[in-house]
Amino acid sequence: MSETQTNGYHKNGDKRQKIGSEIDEETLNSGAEGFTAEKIFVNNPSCMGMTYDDLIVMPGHIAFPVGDVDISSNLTRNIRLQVPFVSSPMDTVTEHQMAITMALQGGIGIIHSNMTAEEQAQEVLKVKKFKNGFILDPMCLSPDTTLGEVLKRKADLNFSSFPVTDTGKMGGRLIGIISNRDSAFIEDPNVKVTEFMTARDSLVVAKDGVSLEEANQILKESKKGKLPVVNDNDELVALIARTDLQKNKDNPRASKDSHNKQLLCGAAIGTRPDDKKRAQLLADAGVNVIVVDSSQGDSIYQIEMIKHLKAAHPQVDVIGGNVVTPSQAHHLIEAGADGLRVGMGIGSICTTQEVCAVGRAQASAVYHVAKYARKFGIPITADGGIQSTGHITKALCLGAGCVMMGSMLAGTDEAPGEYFYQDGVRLKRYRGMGSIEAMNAGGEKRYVWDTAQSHVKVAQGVSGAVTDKGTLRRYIPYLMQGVRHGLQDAGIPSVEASRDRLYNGTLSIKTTTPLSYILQAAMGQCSTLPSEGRQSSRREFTPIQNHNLPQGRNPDAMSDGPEPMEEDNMREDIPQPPAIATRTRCYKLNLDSNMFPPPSVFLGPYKDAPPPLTYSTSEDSAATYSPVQVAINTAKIFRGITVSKDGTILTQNARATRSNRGAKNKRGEKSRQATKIEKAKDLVEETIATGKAPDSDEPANMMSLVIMGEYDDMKYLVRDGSKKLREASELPDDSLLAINRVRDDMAKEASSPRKRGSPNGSIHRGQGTPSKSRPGTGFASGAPPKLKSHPRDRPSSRKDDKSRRDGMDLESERGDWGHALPVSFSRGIQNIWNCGATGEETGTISPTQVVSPRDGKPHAMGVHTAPHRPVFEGRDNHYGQARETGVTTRAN
Ligand SMILES: NC(=O)C1=CN([C@@H]2O[C@H](COP(=O)(O)OP(=O)(O)OC[C@H]3O[C@@H](n4cnc5c(N)ncnc54)[C@H](O)[C@@H]3O)[C@@H](O)[C@H]2O)C=CC1
Ligand SMILES: O=c1[nH]c(=O)c2[nH+]cn([C@@H]3O[C@H](COP(=O)(O)O)[C@@H](O)[C@H]3O)c2[nH]1
Ligand SMILES: [K+]
Repeated sequence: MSETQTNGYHKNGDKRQKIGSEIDEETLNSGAEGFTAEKIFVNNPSCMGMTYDDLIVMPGHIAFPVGDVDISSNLTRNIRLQVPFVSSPMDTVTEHQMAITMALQGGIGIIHSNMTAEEQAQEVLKVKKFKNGFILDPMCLSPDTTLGEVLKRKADLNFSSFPVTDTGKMGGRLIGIISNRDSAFIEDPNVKVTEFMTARDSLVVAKDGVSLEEANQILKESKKGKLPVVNDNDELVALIARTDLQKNKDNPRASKDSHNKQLLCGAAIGTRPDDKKRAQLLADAGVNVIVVDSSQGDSIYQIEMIKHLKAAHPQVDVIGGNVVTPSQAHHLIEAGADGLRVGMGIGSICTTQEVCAVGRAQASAVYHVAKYARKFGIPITADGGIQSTGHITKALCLGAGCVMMGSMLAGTDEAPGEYFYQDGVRLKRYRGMGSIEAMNAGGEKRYVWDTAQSHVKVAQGVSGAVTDKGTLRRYIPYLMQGVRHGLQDAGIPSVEASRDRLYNGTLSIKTTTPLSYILQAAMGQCSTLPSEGRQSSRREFTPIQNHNLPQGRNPDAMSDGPEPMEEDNMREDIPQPPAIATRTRCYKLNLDSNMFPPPSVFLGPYKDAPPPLTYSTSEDSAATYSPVQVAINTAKIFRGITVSKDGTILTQNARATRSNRGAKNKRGEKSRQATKIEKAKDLVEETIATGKAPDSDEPANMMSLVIMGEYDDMKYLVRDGSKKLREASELPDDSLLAINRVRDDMAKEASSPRKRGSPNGSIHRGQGTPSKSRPGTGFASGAPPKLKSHPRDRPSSRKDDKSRRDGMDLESERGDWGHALPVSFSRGIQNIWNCGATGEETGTISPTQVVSPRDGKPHAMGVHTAPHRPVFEGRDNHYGQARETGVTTRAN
């Protein structure tokens, strides 16, 4: 001690240790640093199974930048992906478009098998044939299509141009192109396209074999929007869209075959004898990996199938599954599987654990199977139950090579199906492959095959909807970056390194939920309820009733909600799947990120600021425009901040206006809002006058404005604001969408969740709401309850309340807002900001359109193409799942 004393470590009688080069053993072993996986999963006296939410990874030492985190990992023995993400073989998740984009982003898609073998092989072929920037299956017209039919297709598909070929199909001889300009002045709907198309002799075309750069150059010089590619016989082989070019920069991460440079693609098959033929067609189409798809993979049928596949198609890797135990894994590895899929009954749409009482908590399943399979060099894919980037990180840290996702991806543009609206929320359908709906659509045979009581359908999944996430091209980079941050925080530079640390006991994990607290208590390690990372307590539940879901724009694409089981198909003793099951996702936007691309103008928001909105009045998707983005959210100005174009927060407007506030305050608020509206008006005027985006030389030939209002108090502002803007801009009415929610209705709705399911809820059309709108623009309300004064808004607490200062801390938004804000608020916004989502490589659709009440013409909404960093942070809400009780998921 005398040494410490002399060195000054001993002060006021307080004995202090000198810092050594290592943390002392005693502290290390106390649990203060968390626990090893071994301790949690193996020395597990309470025999408890762990879900992702039960665990949290302890931070490590960061010795590298986040960009250096290497997330590449193996899917199978032979396939390595730069990005360890796999899309589920489900009919609401993966068809060619999803598979193409997944592969371009460095992951892989597994084409579902709820279609004929031929169709599935075609889907694989589309992925294999994919050429960046080339639309290989454009919608074509035949010469005798009428104008009326063209307009209908345009409205349905939101394409602006169609090639005309002699056969009306791809591969036919090119005879012209229809664009918006061609049809603009024709009145008679019975006129044939040949009368008004731009005919072949005046078309600029490219020859088959043209490179993307060359095509780009031709488009630039010709100032055309579309470039048809023809072969020597003048037959159409591809179409190149100018608007797609920018999006189609080569992706260095893309998952490609090393031999032929084609994108990697997977496909699922079942275990029936027929599936051998299916596998043959898939192999012929060039599939790289076949997933043998069963909920319980350890069966003689699957073992036989794997053996067959390995013998018949040695060039194709085989993923067996699903399994959740080492002994199941053993059988499939022995049969020759190159990879395993792990997860049973934990998918968001699963009811397997309820219906069949068999399954396993996913973190436990991943840990145990990965650890066993590793001995044989077999990677595993953690399938199902991924709800956030955090779950991905956890899965990887627990030994998974890749993660497979369904619900996370089902709401993206690339997933099959059309968007539709419910309560103002833009949704896509998502359903379990074992749901009644999916079975009716083709999966039925899987369940009834070879069973004595083949008339009994036992659903093992449910259907519902997921909210719009926009395009994968932005979503995947966001997920990737989230995972990189997670690994960095844990001090792990790569997936491989995480593996080492998992097995050498240097990865620290801690349990987090009350149930796992029992486990810790049993281990004698924990004396108080843990509070770190309590994900479960952060969930909000968003009931969206399953029936009553409005139709998507393409009613044929999917059936109209789950069909009730026929009486004689029902067995009373089998629990029916819950009628309600859906999950929604809220985004917390990160205003700190430099998310606003230069031409955007942001006025107002705020906590959940929408990313730049872009509404184009340009009907020609080929027209060059630089969108100007203006969003005014009068409703939130009262708690708002003003964000400059580069994303810096300029002012914060902290004073609240509520009807219960003094009239003086209210007036002040109104004038502040009026100022913002004035500013917006100036911008509109400036843009219109100069034809340029504010502070930019970019041409800007469009503009529309979105005004959202949530409260009675703001009604006038919304109304007056929209009026002013309209006057200033002479915009047509339909370019102003006003959503005016009335507080009392919101309160009612929020207090009776069921009401949300009613399709016509309470829609309050603001001034300038299109009087006639297509499905998809009818925003309905679904909004926060009446506000009581939140501490944040009380002047006294203003100074020290951090959330008040930065105005955007979701986590601190509990209290009166707790339920309402993240869900309803961001819902409204999400609606709007995702409206502009448009087509993909294949030049497809923007499902949202407004028809002008004046001329009945569709008014397409464009999307800006300026790259910007992902700005959303996913948060899941999970509703209606019995396993939320935490009982059924905890079989270990
Ligand atoms: N991961 C999960 O937890 C779950 C996934 N699902 C998904 O639902 C879909 C259907 O899954 P399953 O019901 O497992 O389909 P499956 O086709 O593997 O099994 C259905 C029934 O048919 C039987 N069967 C299969 N091949 C057979 C053969 N050759 N001879 C005799 N009987 C045979 C099975 O034993 C089972 O009873 C899959 O897409 C699966 O991924 C369904 C439930 C849970
Ligand atoms: O119990 C189930 N009943 C079903 O009908 C069903 N359909 C799919 N799956 C599995 O769930 C996975 C996707 O799960 P997530 O939506 O959580 O990503 C998928 O990858 C599948 O493993 C089902 N499980
Ligand atoms: K979908």
